[in-house]
Amino acid sequence: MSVPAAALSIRGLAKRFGSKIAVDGISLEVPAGSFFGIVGPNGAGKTTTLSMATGLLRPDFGTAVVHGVDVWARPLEAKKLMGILPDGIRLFDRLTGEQLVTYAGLLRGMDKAVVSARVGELLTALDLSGDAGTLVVDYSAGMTKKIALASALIHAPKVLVLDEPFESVDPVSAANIRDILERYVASGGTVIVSSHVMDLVQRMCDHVAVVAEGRLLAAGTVAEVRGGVSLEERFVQLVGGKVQTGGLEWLRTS
Ligand SMILES: Nc1ncnc2c1ncn2[C@@H]1O[C@H](COP(=O)(O)OP(=O)(O)OP(=O)(O)O)[C@@H](O)[C@H]1O
Repeated sequence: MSVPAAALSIRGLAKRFGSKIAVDGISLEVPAGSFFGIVGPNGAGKTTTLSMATGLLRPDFGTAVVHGVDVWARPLEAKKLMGILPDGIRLFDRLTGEQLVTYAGLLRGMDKAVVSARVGELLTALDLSGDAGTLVVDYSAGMTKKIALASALIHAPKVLVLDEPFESVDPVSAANIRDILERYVASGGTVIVSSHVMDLVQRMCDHVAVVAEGRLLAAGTVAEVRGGVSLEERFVQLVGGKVQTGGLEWLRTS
C-alpha cells in the first residue's frame, strides 16, 4: 500500500453558526514533513477550520483525512496521529504542570516510565522545570500555552496542529519552541500553525495558506504565495480591507 503524501487533506470543509458562515468550503493539502502556516484576519475561520480538521468540531460538510485516516470516520486512529494545541484551551488546571503532562501521556495509553522520562525532558526544553509543581491555574498565559504544547507533544505525534502557539509567549520561549518544532519537522514530523504574525510565518514555515471570510485565497510554498513581495504585503493585497486610520479624533492627546 502506498503511503499518502499528504499529512492532512481537507476537502470542502464548511461550517455555519446560525446565519454566520464561518467556513465556506475550504480544501487544502498539507504535505507530509512540511511546516505549514495558516494566516488570515480575525474571524477568518482559521480556528473553526482547524477544529473541524482535528475532530474537535463536527463539520456541516466536507472531510478531513490525516495520513490516510478519516478524522470523523475513524476518530480514535486519527487522534493518535495528531498532537493538538487548540485555541482558548480549557485544561485540567487544578493539576500541577507536571501532573497535567503526565496525565496527557497516560491518557494516550503510554507506558508510565516513558511518560515520566519525557515529561522531565519536555519541562526542561520549555523552561518549565521550576514551575513543575505549580498548579496550572496559577500559570501565566504564556506558561499555560507552553504546558499545553508539552501535553500535545508527549505521545510524539506525526502531525502537530497548533492554533496560535506563540501568542503570549515571551521571545526566549518562542525561540525555544521554534527550535523544537524545526527539529520535529527535520525528523519527518508535520507542523500546522495558525498565526497572525506574518514575519514569523515567513521565517518559520515552508508552506502557507491565506484564508479570509471562510474561504481559501491562496496556498502553496511560501515563495509561491509571496510572489516576490513580503508575506505581509501579499496578505494585505489578498485580504484587502486596510481601514482608513483617520477619525478617532477624540483619541488625540494634544
Ligand atoms: N461557536 C461559535 N458560535 C458562533 N459563531 C462562531 C463560533 N465560533 C466561531 N464563530 C464565528 O465564526 C467566524 C470564524 O471564527 P474563527 O474563530 O474560526 O476565526 P479565526 O480566523 O480563528 O479568528 P481569530 O484570528 O480572531 O482567532 C467568526 O465570525 C466567529 O464569530
